[in-house]
Amino acid sequence: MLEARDITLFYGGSQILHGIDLTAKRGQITCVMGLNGTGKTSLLKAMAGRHPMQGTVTLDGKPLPPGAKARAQAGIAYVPQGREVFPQLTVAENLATGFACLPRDARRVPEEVFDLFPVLRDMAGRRGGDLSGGQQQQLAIARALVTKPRVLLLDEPTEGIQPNIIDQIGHVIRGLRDAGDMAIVLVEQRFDFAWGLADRIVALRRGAVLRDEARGEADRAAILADVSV
Ligand SMILES: Nc1ncnc2c1ncn2[C@@H]1O[C@H](COP(=O)(O)OP(=O)(O)OP(=O)(O)O)[C@@H](O)[C@H]1O
Repeated sequence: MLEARDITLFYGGSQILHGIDLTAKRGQITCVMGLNGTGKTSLLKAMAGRHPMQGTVTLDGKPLPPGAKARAQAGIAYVPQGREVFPQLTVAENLATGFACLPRDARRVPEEVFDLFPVLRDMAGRRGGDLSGGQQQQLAIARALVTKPRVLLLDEPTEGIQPNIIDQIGHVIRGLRDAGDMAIVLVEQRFDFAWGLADRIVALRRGAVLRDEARGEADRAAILADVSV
């Protein structure tokens, strides 16, 4: 279980996150929702060790060290908004960039990752920049999975992706949840996609938690109103 407590984050003099608490359980998808600019990406970056923060993040009760590499080594994987695929590197080389936090003898792509995204096996020698947006998103998720993480942080995986690939990505995320090995935190603007996947919903407003509810007990219309313009 990932537990973030009292997360506070500044960009220069601007306070963006105001004491956020978030719990993400293994075998569940915790969806973080909210209006543009409310701090969803900042929260993921704080938990991934990508930006200095105040507060604590623990995994199964153990405090996580600061810094992206240390968090990755501790089992936190992060799929950034916009995918950040290297366009000049091949698919195989892009996947290999995910190995940086692993010891040398563990640096291989698990077959299960290719089984989840067979298109990447077929396109291993193609450049990242030649892939469609949907294929790049699959590559970005696959790159995060090469470390066999215990927590997967996903930032808007459906952004700019065509509907049939969105369904595939939803299927993969659901499958990872059902496998039960990892806690998944999903930031998502596409309400129906998020609602369909979520076990728990955390709605943010102006960098603070407005709601934190199990999906089964949540009021869909009220949450939709809270997270829509
Ligand atoms: N590097 C940065 N420097 C200064 N301000 C930033 C930086 N990154 C984000 N911000 C500001 O912090 C606030 C929160 O941004 P953040 O990207 O975390 O929100 P978000 O909820 O993920 O938004 P979106 O849905 O548009 O991705 C916004 O006002 C944004 O303009």
